[in-house]
Amino acid sequence: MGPPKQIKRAFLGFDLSTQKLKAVLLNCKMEVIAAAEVKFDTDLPEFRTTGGANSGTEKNEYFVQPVMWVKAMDIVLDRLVMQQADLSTVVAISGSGQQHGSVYWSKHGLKTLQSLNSDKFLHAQIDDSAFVVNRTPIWMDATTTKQCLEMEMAVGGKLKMAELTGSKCYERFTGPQIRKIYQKRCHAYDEAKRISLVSSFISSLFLGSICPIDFSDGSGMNLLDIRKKVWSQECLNVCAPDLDERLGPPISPNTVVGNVCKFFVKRFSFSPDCKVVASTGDNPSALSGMLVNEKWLTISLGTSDTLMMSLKEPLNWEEGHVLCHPTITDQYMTLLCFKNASLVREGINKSMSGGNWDKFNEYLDSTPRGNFGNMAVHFNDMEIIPKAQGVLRWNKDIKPQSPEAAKGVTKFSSAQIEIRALVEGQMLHHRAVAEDLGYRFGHETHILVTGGASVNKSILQTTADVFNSPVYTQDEGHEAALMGAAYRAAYALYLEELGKQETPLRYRDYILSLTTNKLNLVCEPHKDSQEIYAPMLLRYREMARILANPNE
Ligand SMILES: Nc1ncnc2c1ncn2[C@@H]1O[C@H](COP(=O)(O)OP(=O)(O)O)[C@@H](O)[C@H]1O
Ligand SMILES: O=C(CO)[C@@H](O)[C@H](O)COP(=O)(O)O
Repeated sequence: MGPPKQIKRAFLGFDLSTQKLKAVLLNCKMEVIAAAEVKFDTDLPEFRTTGGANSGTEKNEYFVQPVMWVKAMDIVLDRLVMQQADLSTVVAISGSGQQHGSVYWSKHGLKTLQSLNSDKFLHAQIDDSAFVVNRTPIWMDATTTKQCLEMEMAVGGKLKMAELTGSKCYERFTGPQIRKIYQKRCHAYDEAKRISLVSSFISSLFLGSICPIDFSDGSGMNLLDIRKKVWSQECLNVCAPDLDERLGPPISPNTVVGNVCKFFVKRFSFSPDCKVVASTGDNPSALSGMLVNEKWLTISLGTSDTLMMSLKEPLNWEEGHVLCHPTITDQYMTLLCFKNASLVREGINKSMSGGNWDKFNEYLDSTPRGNFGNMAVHFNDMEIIPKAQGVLRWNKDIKPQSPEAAKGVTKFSSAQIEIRALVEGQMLHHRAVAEDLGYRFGHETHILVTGGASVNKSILQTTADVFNSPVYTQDEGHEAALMGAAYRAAYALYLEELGKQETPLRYRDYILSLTTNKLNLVCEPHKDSQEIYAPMLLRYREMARILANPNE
């Protein structure tokens, strides 16, 4: 077999998500010509991550060592080269990064980034000394409640914060995380010359200098005025001193930020003309990769489960997030993120079906919808919405207001029932939260699913039933966040090459002019879905309320 066929111009996308770094190379028809990934837990065991993260000594503390991401970049590029991918044909690169995580560059790190030696690995140069914080907080961290309250209070309350930045303060958002570092490790903050998000960190590596933060991922910081698309001075002031210098001005996600630096030209044969495009957050990137219009509800079943929709005007939500749209830059998107997702499914799969997804599915499929009245809520980690922790199981006999309700039952009678209770409980949770914020679901709703668990048809069938809506997947075989990164690279280059005279095609029209978005209808809801799940939604709400109010 000869080397993979390449049509001259290729586009390279990366997704630096929670558990892996993935890369995809597309030809000019947006067809995949090479792909590679590096799984942190197994490919980089020296960093001792579980599910891509390290847990700290503080309750709800999660971090990673940023050098792990640098090392993963060395390996993923080598893996592409080992597939004989011709990187000299790449004309544009962009990335997708897990949202909210932050990287704190030292003076030495900035200097190193600008003078990379192509004879050495990246991680041999951008090592621990490049960062002033070597246990860098990621999105799973929830240790900043104090900083959230301080920031909200200083701007005039939760609602004011939400109106300005698209979200009330959430523990994992970068602003409260930066404030915690400023308060607890003031030397590190003083020495941090620049602060990147995970997304802008990827583009910075390729640029060989700091790439600005794009305003779509920047909307996940509680620092950006989402209407004006500039940092809110009010939020910066209440977060940490001289923060604007460390962040640099935000840019459109469609920006070509420069050419790839010499290191990549010499070491991997990239063309010196190859463009680096701003990277964005993995959820905005997934929306970019889904190529559907605003009528679709999109769901990512990655480490976190997320629900996303495009939005013409920003909403004033008390919970959930409104972000600047990644591709239609005068519009917005909604985002709901659920933390107890794949890792909880994985845990139950391990304990109930020996870690075998086929067996997990066999068990799930062998139980009826509604699970004989057995339900479970699994918030192993502090959930984001509602803010609640614990596990609660109810059988059909438990009455919501009864003394048994808070305790529930300790376990169910079979692995089959446990598994259905978990998956139904997760989907009921997602639907209830979305409905409480005003979403409406039914046959007219179409759901497009991506992310690691989207290969699981039994989970998708439960999703279709609980949401009472048909569920589709894309034909790609690669996740939307990753594809979205390469698509955005292609679109930003198209805008740049078109120049200012002509009216450009919109992102979706442009990408669909190169490729088709083949969607597969995977599951339709059963006819009795509404009848079964409407009463379960009411019971679920009470279970979640109990977990959110443990002292009542
Ligand atoms: N067949 C499957 N059924 C259910 N879940 C799966 C299956 N295969 C993979 N997953 C889940 O996908 C998750 C990883 O999803 P992915 O989107 O790659 O994560 P991330 O982008 O957050 O790193 C894993 O935690 C795993 O539990
Ligand atoms: O915190 C959020 C979104 O607000 C998470 O969705 C992260 O962006 C991580 O994404 P995955 O690795 O689960 O895709």
